[in-house]
Amino acid sequence: MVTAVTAERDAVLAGLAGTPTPGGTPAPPETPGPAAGDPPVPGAVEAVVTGVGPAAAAAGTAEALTRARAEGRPFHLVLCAGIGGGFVPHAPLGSVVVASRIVAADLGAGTADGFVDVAELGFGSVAHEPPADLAAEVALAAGALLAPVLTVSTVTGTAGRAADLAARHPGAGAEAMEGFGVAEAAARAGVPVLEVRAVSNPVGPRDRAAWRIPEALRALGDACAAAARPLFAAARPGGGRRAPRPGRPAPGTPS
Ligand SMILES: O=C(O)c1cccc(C(=O)CC[C@H]2O[C@@H](n3cnc4c(=O)[nH]cnc43)[C@H](O)[C@@H]2O)c1
Repeated sequence: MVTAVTAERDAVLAGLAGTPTPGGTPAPPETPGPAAGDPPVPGAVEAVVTGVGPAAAAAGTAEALTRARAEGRPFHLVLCAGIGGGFVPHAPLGSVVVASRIVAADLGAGTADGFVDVAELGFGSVAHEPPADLAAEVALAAGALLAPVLTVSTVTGTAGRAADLAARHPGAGAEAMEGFGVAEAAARAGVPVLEVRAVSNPVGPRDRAAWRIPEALRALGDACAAAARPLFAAARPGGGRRAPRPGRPAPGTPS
């Protein structure tokens, strides 16, 4: 699990452990945490705090993945999580967005005709695709919007740039600064990636005083508590191909 700062890490770990996010809502007992047979919490999770921005996020994620593999305990899922800016009106303050795509939104060149991304320039790709079924399952469990999350190196601070991003990425839910870096590292290691963002501020004119960070951190923790089960199942070896839980027959099993 990768975050930019320690406050985000603590919120996610509290949620995954099924404990109340500091100042937040205790998760109801039937929803959080792993089921019998799932790995323990939080020992099954390595939390990596990388610092802000895609480069730091890529370096920190790559280092953790490489070390884990060298030590014979490879990871099976990378979760990039934190707060982010929400695109109005899809993602209001305090809501949560699960990435359907993780898009490098300002990796490219400015031209007389506007921004051209590196894929259009012929240099690789500007998007990573989380496993669609898993992203949808996590979004459903968390009560989150499933939508593209943009990665930017510069926080949007004007209405003009917000409108430009929204026009170039219809349906975008959120922007943040680490997802694409984390996803690049995960892709090179062959490990699936998810991104979850809780909205602390609208994408638009800069008003740092209006950021609602504590509320977003609570929403992030609550979302991770609600989605802990599919997240832990996917993080097991063979992730996503889940064994039926005791007492719950596999689909299609005669009763
Ligand atoms: O000051 C604090 O207590 C605090 C606690 C948690 C996180 C922070 C951050 O400032 C983290 C920076 C982080 O936030 C993401 N972010 C949030 N809003 C936006 C946005 O509108 N556009 C881009 N990124 C955003 C980003 O991923 C940064 O890493 C402070």
